[in-house]
Amino acid sequence: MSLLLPLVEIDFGTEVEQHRKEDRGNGRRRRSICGAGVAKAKAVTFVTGNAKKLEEVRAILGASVPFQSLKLDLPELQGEPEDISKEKARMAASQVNGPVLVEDTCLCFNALKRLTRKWFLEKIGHEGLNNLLKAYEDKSAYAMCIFSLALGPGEEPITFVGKTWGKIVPARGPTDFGWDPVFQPDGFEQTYAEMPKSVKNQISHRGRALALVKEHFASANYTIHNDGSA
Ligand SMILES: O=c1nc[nH]c2c1ncn2[C@H]1C[C@H](O)[C@@H](COP(=O)(O)OP(=O)(O)OP(=O)(O)O)O1
Ligand SMILES: [Mg+2]
Repeated sequence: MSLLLPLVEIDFGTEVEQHRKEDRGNGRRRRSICGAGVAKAKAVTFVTGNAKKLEEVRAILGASVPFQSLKLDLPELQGEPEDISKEKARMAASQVNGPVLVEDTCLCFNALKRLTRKWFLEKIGHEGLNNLLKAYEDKSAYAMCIFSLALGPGEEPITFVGKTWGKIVPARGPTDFGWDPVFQPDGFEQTYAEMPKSVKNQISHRGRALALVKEHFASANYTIHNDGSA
């Protein structure tokens, strides 16, 4: 895999779902990547285990950044958000053996000193997130998304941060994506979950971070050649 200038031979808007399969045949561990179009993959691979994230990334990036997606559950690391995102990119780049884009998202509560930990939503749900702030007047929070681009294994990831400020409210709206029902962005009467996707994508932490990713790709003029190693 190599990255060359100037921009030629790029598959804009390629949205190839790759599924990495691991199986053990004859006692030997074998890895294969299958899926339509993989052989001519020439794009950055967006790695995530979250289908809703992928849906938004697709809608926001459109054809502006050539990417394909790979569903891979990377380990849930703990630590500072930027470090987590970079480490995810390093792990993804070595697994994909090519250029990758990953992101890590968190919801930070000001009253709790911007504490961010991964398991709150899963363990205590929307009501629990509200209860965490019961003792505090300050219900303000921000949603933060940190994308990391690693151009290949061993390459230092570049990060792109997007933040959207708002407050934590009792859940309103569809419950199909994380903490969307309890986050009401500043300047809006609706929670993320209640607003049309197109509005969320315009103002969201993810939309803001991806605007920086788009700018980066526009100015970097990458051409991504795949030598078949991925
Ligand atoms: O826009 C969002 N609106 C509401 N909730 C969201 C959003 N974006 C992420 N989330 C949730 C998913 C997970 O509970 C946590 C972030 O964890 P995070 O590790 O970044 O996501 P994940 O494990 O689902 O996917 P990935 O494979 O990309 O790591 O916040
Ligand atoms: Mg994760």
